[in-house]
Order: sequence, then structure tokens, then C-alpha cells
Amino acid sequence: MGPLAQPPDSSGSTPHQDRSPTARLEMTGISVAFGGVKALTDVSLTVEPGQVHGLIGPNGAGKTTMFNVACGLVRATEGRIVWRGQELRRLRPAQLAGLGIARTLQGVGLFPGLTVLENVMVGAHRHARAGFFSALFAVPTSDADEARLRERAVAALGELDAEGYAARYPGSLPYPVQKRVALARALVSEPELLLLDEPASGLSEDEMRELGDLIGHLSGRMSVLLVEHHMDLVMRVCDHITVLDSGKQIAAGTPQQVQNDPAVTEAYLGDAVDDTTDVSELAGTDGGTHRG
Ligand SMILES: Nc1ncnc2c1ncn2[C@@H]1O[C@H](COP(=O)(O)OP(=O)(O)OP(=O)(O)O)[C@@H](O)[C@H]1O
Repeated sequence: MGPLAQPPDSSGSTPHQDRSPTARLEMTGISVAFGGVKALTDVSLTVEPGQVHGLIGPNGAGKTTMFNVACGLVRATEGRIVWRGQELRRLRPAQLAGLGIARTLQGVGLFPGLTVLENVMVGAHRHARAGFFSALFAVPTSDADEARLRERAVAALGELDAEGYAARYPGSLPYPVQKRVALARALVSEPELLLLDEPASGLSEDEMRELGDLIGHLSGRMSVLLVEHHMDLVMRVCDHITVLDSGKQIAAGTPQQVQNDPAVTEAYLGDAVDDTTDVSELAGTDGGTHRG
């Protein structure tokens, strides 16, 4: 197990509780149009509790749009989102943490003027009644809350093997380390659902393997929706995969089912597809789809 995939600390200082995931995300009949462009047409997926659900497809397939609908950044033109059995009618990004949902986006998105530790503390505000956030908003603070928040942030950084960077500023750190900090910031809120948009971009093979271990480990306590171009990672960590092409769902199932689906191979390879080629041959590559 690599440094990104440390087992939970039995000292009780970990940022998470021991619990089995129970929450389900259902996205049904999602359509999105940007002006005249139909980015998504009637796409449905369900992230089952404790499941790692992959969302894949060639460039422009609609993955990021679907992801953005799940985190409230894009409003669906049609469709329903049901989370923990309740319909989310007007989901806004600011509500996510309170709903038990955390996300990392394609860009790292850390605050350059805050230290690594402070950046991670920002992610813990779901649990903070006072302290750091109160300080930001100039309301009375509680030293005890601030201390708890700090402890949780340090533990989250520890889980990502990044506690040694706590006092540094993000801009001074290599990109893969910044990505780990961004992930720690998402985890510190103890989400029940983690939304990951291309977490492996910019990582080395070893770092990607460690990320896969970590995602597998995390699924013991949360559900994960993973948008990712790296097929080897997707096929290794996902329990279920939804495949989009041109805004439509073209396949769904286990990694094996999806790999064996000719529609998926055709979507990735287009007209150049040869009858003997299948998506399993794309594993170990980035599928040739990544724009970088
Ligand atoms: N804000 C926007 N305004 C207009 N069109 C958009 C917008 N966002 C996405 N689109 C279009 O919607 C379609 C789906 O884009 P999306 O980024 O969701 O695909 P994707 O599968 O994430 O692609 P990639 O893998 O290249 O990131 C594309 O045709 C894209 O050009």
C-alpha cells in the first residue's frame, strides 16, 4: 500500500468515523443544453452506497457536464437528482458540504494565500461551528472548535501522507502534492459521497496506483463518482461504469461488461475500429482521449 493509501489510524485521531456508506445518489433523465448545444440527453446513473462509479467517454461526451450537475455547478434542463432519498431541486455548490457531498475539480483550486493546513481546514466547515470560519467571517471564535478543526485537518493531511506540507503555501508545492492537498480538503468534511473529476491527471504511474488504492480504501466509508480518462485506473477501481458519447449514455455495467461492449469500443475508436479490438486494449493507456 503506497503513501496515498494509509490504513485508518487506530488512535482515534482520524478525520472520519467508522461507518458503512448508506447514501445513494440517483440522477434520472438528466438533460442539459448550453444554448443550442445539447451537452446531455436523458442520462441516468445511480451511485450505490459504497460504490465507486466511473463516468467515462471520449472528449466532449458530457462527463464534466454530468459531474457539474451532480455538484450543482450546472443546472439540468430536465431530470431529477435524488440524494439520500430526497429530491434536490435547487442544488447549489455551497450546499454540498452540508449535504455530505465533497468534490475535487479538474483544477486543484487551492487558495494561494492560505497555508496547506488552512486550505484543508476550509474543507472542514461542515463540522465547524466556530473557529477558523468564524474568524474568516469576523464572528466570535471558540478555541476548542478551532483546535478540533485543526486536528481533523492534520489527520486528513496525514491520510494523504501530506502532513509534512502543512505550513507551506500551495504555490510552492509540486502539482501532485497540491492534488493530494485538494483531496485532503475534500475528505476532511467526512463526506458520504465524493465526486472526483480527473483526479489522476498529472500523476505518475506510481502516484496513480496509490490513488487507486486510496479510492478503493475510501469506498469503505463513502460512495465515489469518478470522472477519469485513465482507463487502467477506472477499470481497476470502479464497481460500475457509465459510458457517455455525444451527450448520451451508450453503455453501463461492470468494468468487464463495459470493456466487452462493442458500442464502447466504437465510441472510443470511431470509424477506425476493427472488429477484433475491444476497450480492454485501451486499459493501460489514457484511452487516447485526454486533452491534457
Ligand atoms: N459552458 C458551456 N457552454 C457551451 N457548451 C459547453 C459548455 N460546457 C460544455 N459544453 C459542450 O458540451 C459538450 C460536453 O462537454 P463536457 O465538457 O461535459 O464533455 P467531457 O466528456 O467532460 O469532455 P472532456 O473529456 O473533453 O473534458 C461538448 O460539446 C462541449 O463543447
